[in-house]
Amino acid sequence: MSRLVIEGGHRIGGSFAPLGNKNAVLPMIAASLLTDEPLHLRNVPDIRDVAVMLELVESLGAEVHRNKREVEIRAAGVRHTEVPEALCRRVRTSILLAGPLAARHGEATLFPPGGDVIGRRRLDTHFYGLRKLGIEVDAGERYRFRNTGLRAADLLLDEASVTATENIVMASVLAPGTTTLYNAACEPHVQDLCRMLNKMGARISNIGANRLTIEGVEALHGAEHAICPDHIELGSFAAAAAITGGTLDVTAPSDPVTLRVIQKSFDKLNLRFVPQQDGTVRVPAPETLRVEHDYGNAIPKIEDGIWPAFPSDLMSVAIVLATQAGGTILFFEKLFESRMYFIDHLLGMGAHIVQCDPHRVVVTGPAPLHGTRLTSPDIRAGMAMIIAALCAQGTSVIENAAMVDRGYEDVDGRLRSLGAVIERED
Ligand SMILES: CC(=O)N[C@H]1[C@@H](OP(=O)(O)OP(=O)(O)OC[C@H]2O[C@@H](n3ccc(=O)[nH]c3=O)[C@H](O)[C@@H]2O)O[C@H](CO)[C@@H](O)[C@@H]1O
Ligand SMILES: C=C(OP(=O)(O)O)C(=O)O
Repeated sequence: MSRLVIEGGHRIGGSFAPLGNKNAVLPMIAASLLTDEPLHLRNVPDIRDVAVMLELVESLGAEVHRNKREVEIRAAGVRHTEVPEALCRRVRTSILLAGPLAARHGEATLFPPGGDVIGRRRLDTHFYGLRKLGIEVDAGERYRFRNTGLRAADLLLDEASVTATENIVMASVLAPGTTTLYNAACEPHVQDLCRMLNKMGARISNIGANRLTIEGVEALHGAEHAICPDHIELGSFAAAAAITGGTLDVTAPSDPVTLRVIQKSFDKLNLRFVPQQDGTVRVPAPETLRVEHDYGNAIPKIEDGIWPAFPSDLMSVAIVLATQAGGTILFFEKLFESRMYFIDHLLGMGAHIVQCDPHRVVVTGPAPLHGTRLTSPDIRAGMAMIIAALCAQGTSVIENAAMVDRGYEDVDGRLRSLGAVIERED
């Protein structure tokens, strides 16, 4: 198991390009099963979850060719519809094979998916949507999906689940008639998947809204698509720079709307994205990180939610940032019940945080952090710990670096090129 050894106190700064969005590329790999023709993906990050998803489609008979950040998948040879249990359990997005396999190949057998352990991860919304589209679901120890005659439907999701929306959309693109999906998730990665499906011949309208309309088509064809930049990676590296007093120049940043969504909450800690004339975005070294109080000097709050609220996947990073910002701020994690528990590690480093309940913490800064031994429980807490270690006094060791590798390509190499003193030990 590899670990990261980080000497704190070095400034992170320079030119940085976020790679392709993890949570966009993973469903796109599942979508490759919707056609016999090649799907050519560009800007594919070299992360562990991508490797597992590619292994998953290969295990079903798809051909995969990879050349650095370019991947071509041809699913003409798909013969199996039972997905290997061990691979299913390694990633959350294994469940996204259900929609495409059942819609195009008639059936699918899967096992419970893996993914971050950050609270309950429901599948009820997936099952509801697939059933409404004519896919029978038998969910016991293994999950069996059987296409009993795909048909369009009028759906109202009980929650705007990201992966459920993706699964349902991928099945509905081949369902004859018009499907309406109310309360759909509309995160940037959901939008990017829909755009790519349209390039493959799907007819999805209202992309970006929470009511999608899908006109079913008989067949999809091959396409080429460049994955959108990962806004979670961008936010994470911006926080690493700001907390260490460095300036980051972000080339190939996320689109302006996505940046605005993140900015709304980062504003509260005085971290700014400044668009430049050449299309890049500068994250200037803040004079000081400080909490911007609400009207009347009231304590402000950063809360996550469904898009366009602040992304849950940036909450851990924002909490670390707040430990170094002057003032007091409340964090309200509304989506997951267990994401906040990693703060015990920050307390061990000297942070001033009060955990009110599983969903809320109050952070008062700045509190000097000191290096220590940490273990990464999930992708984003792992990245948050790296950021804490970068600004801490002394050396930190972060065990279970593989967790971070699920979502960030070569995190140590890329931070080192920006000035970090960080080594990997196997
Ligand atoms: C592979 C992938 O894309 N993973 C992302 C996806 O996971 P995933 O698709 O698993 O997450 P969901 O959107 O299904 O749900 C996340 C959590 O939010 C709760 N919930 C969701 C919607 C809602 O309206 N109300 C509500 O309470 C759910 O009960 C659950 O606890 O979305 C999450 C939320 O953005 C991200 O953290 C994950 O990184
Ligand atoms: C929670 C995440 O991923 P997953 O849903 O794949 O576990 C994440 O990307 O932070």
